[in-house]
Amino acid sequence: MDYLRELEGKRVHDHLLYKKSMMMSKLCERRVWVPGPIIVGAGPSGLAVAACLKQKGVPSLIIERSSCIAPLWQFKTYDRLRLHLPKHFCELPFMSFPSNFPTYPTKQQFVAYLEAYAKKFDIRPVFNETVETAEFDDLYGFWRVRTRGSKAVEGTCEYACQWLIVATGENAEAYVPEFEGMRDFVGPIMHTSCYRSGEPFHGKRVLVVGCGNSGMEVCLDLSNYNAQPSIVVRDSVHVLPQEMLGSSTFGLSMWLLKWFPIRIADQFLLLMSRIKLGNTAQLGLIRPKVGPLELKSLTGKTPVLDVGTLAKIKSGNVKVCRGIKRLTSHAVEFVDGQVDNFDAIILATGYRSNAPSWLKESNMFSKEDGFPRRPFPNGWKGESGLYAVGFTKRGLLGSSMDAKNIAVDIASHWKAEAKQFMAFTCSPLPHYSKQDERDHAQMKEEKKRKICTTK
Ligand SMILES: Cc1cc2nc3c(=O)[nH]c(=O)nc-3n(C[C@H](O)[C@H](O)[C@H](O)COP(=O)(O)OP(=O)(O)OC[C@H]3O[C@@H](n4cnc5c(N)ncnc54)[C@H](O)[C@@H]3O)c2cc1C
Ligand SMILES: NC(=O)C1=CN([C@@H]2O[C@H](COP(=O)(O)OP(=O)(O)OC[C@H]3O[C@@H](n4cnc5c(N)ncnc54)[C@H](OP(=O)(O)O)[C@@H]3O)[C@@H](O)[C@H]2O)C=CC1
Ligand SMILES: O=C(O)C(=O)Cc1c[nH]c2ccccc12
Repeated sequence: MDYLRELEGKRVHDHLLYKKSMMMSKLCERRVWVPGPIIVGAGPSGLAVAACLKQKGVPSLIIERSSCIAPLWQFKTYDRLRLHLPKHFCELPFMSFPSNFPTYPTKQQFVAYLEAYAKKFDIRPVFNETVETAEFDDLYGFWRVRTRGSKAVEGTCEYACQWLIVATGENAEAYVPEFEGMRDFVGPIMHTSCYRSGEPFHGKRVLVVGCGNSGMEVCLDLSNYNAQPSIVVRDSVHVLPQEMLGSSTFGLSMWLLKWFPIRIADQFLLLMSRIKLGNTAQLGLIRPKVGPLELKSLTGKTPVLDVGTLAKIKSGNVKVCRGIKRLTSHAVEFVDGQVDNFDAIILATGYRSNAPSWLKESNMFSKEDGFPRRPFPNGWKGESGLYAVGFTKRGLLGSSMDAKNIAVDIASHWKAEAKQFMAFTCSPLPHYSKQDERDHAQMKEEKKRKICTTK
């Protein structure tokens, strides 16, 4: 923790220095000095880390661009969504799901759980503020986090803090690929984050692009609403049954990985899948050469856990297509030369991290994919008090692991720092008065004197 040692000398002056730099910049309308970490994002990861910190006596502040906690779950997911892993693999630290919840809770139940979680740990995020930039001020040794109000809250704000926790998630922005002729297509084109149910698509020919868990489930939903869905499988995909041998495939995988090498575990899963689902390649769903768990661990690509789509493909209710070549006004041409007419297109093409767009740092986070460069389980910690929670490609379980690690790490510095830190903290910072200006002048004099004596 070299940076902490470096800070010791500066800390006493931080408050004044911070004000000074603010006077110079005049960039923001409000300024707030936050004791403890700032957490960007109030999804499950942000809530988990705030709770873990609280348990260790460390206060924190969550900044969330939306108007509520877990907006991904509340606003950007389809109605029929349920957790696809059993609930005990999805619980956040220190709070189990209610025993009356089913094994695979609905999204409404999951949101209710998260709301109860925030209430239990008295987590009250700042809503409707989007973090536009966050950068470490080398000179003064703290993070500057600039936000812009969205909707209800107007204006800008600059927060300053010693620790910054990135909790903006793997799914921060919908990924919308470009296809030739996309503008010519006359029907609606929407991302799955805007899809709620198949109801408006009754009787319509709908092309679903992408065969991850979202694409597969949206096809099932469309079919249940008597639409005619087709799914684009441009490459290969592992489809596994959600349960096998009376247990969840995920639980069984975890157990297998404890006792066997990953390739043996994969062989077992593939054998059981073959028995339960048959040869998926015959349906156009060719399996990757690498097994599902090894692929997940190498690339983060989640296998599809089948909740009924495969039966719809077998019965011909869902059609499988190859990659898209181009779009025309009413049709799609595929790479194998097939051309079909469609009324609507749903892009189940996944998401991207948005960290590179606002985090002015490139050591910890890759500019290319917006994920921490260090592989799991070591991606949670960077330099200068920077942390990441929820970028493990291991779902909510991964978020909980990160959250616990971060809280232990920050708490180990917090006690030593807190007294000194709090003494010079005021939140929010007042606007600059005559006294501030006198402080500023005095500080400048002191600095000059110091420079003279060291010379
Ligand atoms: C449809 C779907 C189903 C899933 N189901 C499961 C499952 O069953 N089990 C499982 O383990 N995992 C599942 N996952 C994966 C993962 O666990 C979830 O995506 C989970 O929501 C991740 O939590 P998070 O807090 O890391 O990210 P998010 O829930 O995305 O939260 C990030 C928050 O950051 C905010 N934010 C982003 N940028 C900014 C900014 N610049 N300023 C301020 N705020 C910002 C966002 O508004 C958001 O609220 C699922 C994912 C999806 C998409
Ligand atoms: N019930 C649940 O709990 C659910 C969980 N989830 C989770 O949410 C996360 C996101 O899932 P999802 O939204 O499915 O996204 P994914 O990133 O998992 O899948 C995206 C899919 O889109 C395909 N794709 C991307 N670009 C193109 C293109 N240009 N042309 C054709 N296909 C393309 C990808 O193909 P390729 O593989 O070739 O790149 C892939 O099949 C995952 O972790 C998933 O497990 C999602 C839904 C339900
Ligand atoms: O990434 C996801 O979507 C998850 O839900 C968590 C997850 C981690 N490893 C897996 C292996 C199989 C299925 C889901 C997961």
